[in-house]
Amino acid sequence: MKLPLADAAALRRWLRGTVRSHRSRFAATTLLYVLTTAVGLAGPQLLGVLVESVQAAAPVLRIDLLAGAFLLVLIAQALLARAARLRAMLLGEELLAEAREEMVEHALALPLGVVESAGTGDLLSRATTDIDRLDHTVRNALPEISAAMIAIGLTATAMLLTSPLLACGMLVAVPLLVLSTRWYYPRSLPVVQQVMERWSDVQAGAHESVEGARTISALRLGDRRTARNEHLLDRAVDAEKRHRSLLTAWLPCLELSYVLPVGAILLIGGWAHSAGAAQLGTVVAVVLYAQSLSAPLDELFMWLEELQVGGTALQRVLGVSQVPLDGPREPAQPVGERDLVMRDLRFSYRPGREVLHGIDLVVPAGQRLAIVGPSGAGKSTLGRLIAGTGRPDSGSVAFGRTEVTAMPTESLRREVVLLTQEQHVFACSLRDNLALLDRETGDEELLAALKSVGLQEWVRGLDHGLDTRLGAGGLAVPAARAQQLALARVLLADPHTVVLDEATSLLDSTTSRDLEQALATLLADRTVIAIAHRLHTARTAERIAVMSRGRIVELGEHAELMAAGGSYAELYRAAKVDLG
Ligand SMILES: Nc1ncnc2c1ncn2[C@@H]1O[C@H](COP(=O)(O)OP(=O)(O)OP(=O)(O)O)[C@@H](O)[C@H]1O
Repeated sequence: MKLPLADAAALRRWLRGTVRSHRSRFAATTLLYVLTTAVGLAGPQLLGVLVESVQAAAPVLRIDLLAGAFLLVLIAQALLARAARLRAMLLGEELLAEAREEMVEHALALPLGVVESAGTGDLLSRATTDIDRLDHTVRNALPEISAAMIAIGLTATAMLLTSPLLACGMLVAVPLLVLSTRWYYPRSLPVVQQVMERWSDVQAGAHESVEGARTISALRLGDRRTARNEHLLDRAVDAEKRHRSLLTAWLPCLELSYVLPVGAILLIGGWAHSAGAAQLGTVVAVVLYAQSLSAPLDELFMWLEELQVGGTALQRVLGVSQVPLDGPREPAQPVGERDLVMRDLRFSYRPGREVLHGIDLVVPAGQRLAIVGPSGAGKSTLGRLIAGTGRPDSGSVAFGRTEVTAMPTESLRREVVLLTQEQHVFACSLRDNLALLDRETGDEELLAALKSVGLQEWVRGLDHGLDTRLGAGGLAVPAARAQQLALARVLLADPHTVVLDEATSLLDSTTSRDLEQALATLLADRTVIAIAHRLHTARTAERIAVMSRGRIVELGEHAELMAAGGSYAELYRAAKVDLG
């Protein structure tokens, strides 16, 4: 599954909402552009009068005054243009920051299942490349297009007011402009979308290769990955070529449509002047207007082209916000009992392929439950549903009477935390890595949490203690240590229920055993769901649920299940044999 693109209606809604919420600033910016162009229009008029005055041998003072006025107009136009551009850029930056924040907020709230199936590369390229493209468009295209459109509108009006007859010369450009543009845009839009999608694939491929570098090297998959990345790159370049060939067919038509009117106006002007229907100054002014139109027209079309790229980038960025989030997330706190209650829980990753087939289970508050079972039985899936990182197809998971899927993220995080095998170490200080959720946590509390997970000695050995920078660019943290840090984070987050899914799997068995014993004490009054791959973890749990093929097939204490001689006893004996 790919992340969606926002459709045209969503794009319009976003634009309308944005303009509405910044109405006065949009109006002020537009006014400045209008003023800039209006002042600029006085230039050709003054020049026309100047030519006529020189022709009529007017006094030198008059000619000097006209030339001075012309200079003043140019200075005023430059100052106004600067102010307009500055305002447009500031407004653009603000809009961009809002779009970026909205996207990041939504991306962080996306259901994990969606991120997994879409691939993090796509999300990453939307958050980086597409935001960059949008940045470029907002920074440049919007101010340039606004300026160009206003300049074209006002120049055309001035031409009509100066001489409607001569202004008719502009019409020769219309058929060429309209026909070539109507040919170009419908063809280029899908190609532009394809170009961006393919570059996103290139980025995703590179990202995967870097992330999985160790696996690739261990399995000697380097050549295959390189071939795949080259294939992705070729596809992107092909799409780029298609786009460029469309552009090279369209651009000459544009260029021609700028020069044709100047020729036509000169022809009409020559005839009109000789017939006494137009003065020389009028012809000069209209020709200058026509010539001055070519720059904004060129800008307009070039930036409209850029706007296509920016528009598609915006569709990709806003598309992230179109993914439905898990559950209604209405404010609702767990009420009364905090027993974990699962009723007829069903779940499938793909339609028609159910992996949990109706789980019914009640875990009393404060109980330690171990879930065991063969690989693929659905243990991790169940853990994720309990933690609210997935939404069941039917049935429910609730704390007391409050559905997990109805809890807002903030309260859900206080209620239940899922700790999996893969733990991320952020590129920041050890202190910030621990106090992710609560920046007010004091050093003593942080050190106590580190001690609880067996990192007392480690932190003592760090040059800068809690201020040591970890992760990329700092101290490398091995995966097993990252698991210990993650456990310390959980202790600090202090949720009511903890789901541990292979949370100590990377530690050696002695450390893992010591840590689990320490955790058992620390989490004594918490509900703990421990998805156990090492059966010694299960043994100490108050209750054990044995899963097989998406169902709970046995439930009870260790001794009880051993006596029953069912699948648990079998797994346990097999594990003992394995361990010798
Ligand atoms: N992201 C996913 N997309 C599609 N199918 C998945 C996904 N994750 C798990 N599955 C499938 O769901 C079923 C249950 O997987 P799950 O990981 O919950 O089992 P498990 O008991 O935790 O296994 P293990 O002990 O190997 O982690 C398996 O058939 C697995 O292939």
